[in-house]
Amino acid sequence: MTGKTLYDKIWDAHLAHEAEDGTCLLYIDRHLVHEVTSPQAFEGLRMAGRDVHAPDKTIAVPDHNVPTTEGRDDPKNMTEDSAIQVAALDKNAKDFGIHYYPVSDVRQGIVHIVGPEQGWTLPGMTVVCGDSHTATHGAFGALAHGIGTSEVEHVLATQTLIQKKSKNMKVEITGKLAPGVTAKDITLTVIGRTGTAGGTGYVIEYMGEAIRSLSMEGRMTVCNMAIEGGARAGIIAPDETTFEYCKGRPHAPKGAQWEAAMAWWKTLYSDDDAHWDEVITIRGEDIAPVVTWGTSPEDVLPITADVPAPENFTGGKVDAAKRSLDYMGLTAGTPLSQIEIDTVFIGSCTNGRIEDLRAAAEILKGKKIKDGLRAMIVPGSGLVRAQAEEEGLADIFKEAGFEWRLAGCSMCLAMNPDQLSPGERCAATSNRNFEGRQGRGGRTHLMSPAMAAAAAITGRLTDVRELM
Ligand SMILES: CC(C)[C@H](C(=O)O)[C@@H](O)C(=O)O
Ligand code: SF4
Repeated sequence: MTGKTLYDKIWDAHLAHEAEDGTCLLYIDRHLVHEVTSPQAFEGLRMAGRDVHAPDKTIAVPDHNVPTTEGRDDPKNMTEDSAIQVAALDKNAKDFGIHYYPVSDVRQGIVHIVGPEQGWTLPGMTVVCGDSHTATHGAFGALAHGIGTSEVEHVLATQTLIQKKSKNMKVEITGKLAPGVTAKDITLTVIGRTGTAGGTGYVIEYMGEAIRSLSMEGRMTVCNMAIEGGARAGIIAPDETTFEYCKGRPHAPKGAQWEAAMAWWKTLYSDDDAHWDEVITIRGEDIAPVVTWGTSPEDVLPITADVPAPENFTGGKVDAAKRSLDYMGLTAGTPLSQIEIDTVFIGSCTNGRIEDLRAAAEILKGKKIKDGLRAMIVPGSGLVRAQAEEEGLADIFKEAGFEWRLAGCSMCLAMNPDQLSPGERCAATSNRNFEGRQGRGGRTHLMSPAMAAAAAITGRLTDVRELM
């Protein structure tokens, strides 16, 4: 018998039923909920006269629609649609008795940052959320799936999810990262290699020395973007770094329960003789600080490269590249490091954690952002914000000329007041550069927090290594 992958192990431990056609019912340990994909699901429960099956395993927080400026609990500061969604979550959380972090709570923030921070996300769990970036939680060695609204209703009602087993892909990042290269560069480089469809049908396990050396924050950044590579989930085996992060979190097990949990968590790794359907290996030393130039996360190149020419691609990608360059207002052959920007956004569930803010502060310390630039730092949670203030990072940002905001999804997507205007160009630490993602006509270049900080200083896409 061959061994099992980490994905196989968690899958087997949660399998409640398997039908003849391979359709399975998985038990769900944690259900995270935000205001965008839950209103209809709760409405469905109401209409059917059902309760939430496991309210103690269901955690809700508003994040996508909330403004990130003071006075945001006043519905007048939101669009009507946003105010309706946030009010619905307030009411649903109360009516159904689930855990809730309203905007007035210091623990409020982006759902994928709040879950781990509060110890809701733990190794070996199945975690779902009506949000594609649920993949983030895989960093803990949890099986974390983004689901749709009808599935949200199904999980609320039954605490199970209907799934088919995915295939296993191993992405190994060997060796060490060079200075200036971060988790964001790893995850973008992987997508550059596999393409946005390369992970389709797979759960990706990230491994190798370079992954092992990452903090939990970095591992979350890597797994967060598994979905942008098309994968059903991303996962990293838990180790001492994971256990250390989890220990003492408000909802992590304590005492004898901690010991019992550790006994299971220590079995959570892929066996040496496990079967992999696909293996990708990248040398950590070969990864450079990267930026995206187009309108797909796979449109990624080292900052030292030039804007590519459509003719350099093949098949459908030729037209896609033409369209991307047109939308992005770029000309083939321009050095990426000469592209001027109008805005810098540091935040999101990809890069809105304390380590991300520390990395940005390291570059910004004692410096000023380029005149006329709009720049904002949006911590991923109220607790990240408080920690950054305590560490003096907020002062560095404010002195440099950044706006220091309240927690939320903010300029990662145009569902709240933080948006780009048509034609505005942004250095962003988020995960999607689709057309209109940050506002109609807005142009997004994805990169790491250190790279975004460097761009803020020079006013153009910049190789962070020049400022180190
Ligand atoms: C609004 C939500 C459903 C969406 C997602 O699923 O990812 C959002 O978080 C995003 O990043 O585009
Ligand atoms: S920060 Fe961006 S990617 Fe993350 S959940 Fe919010 S909108 Fe989605």
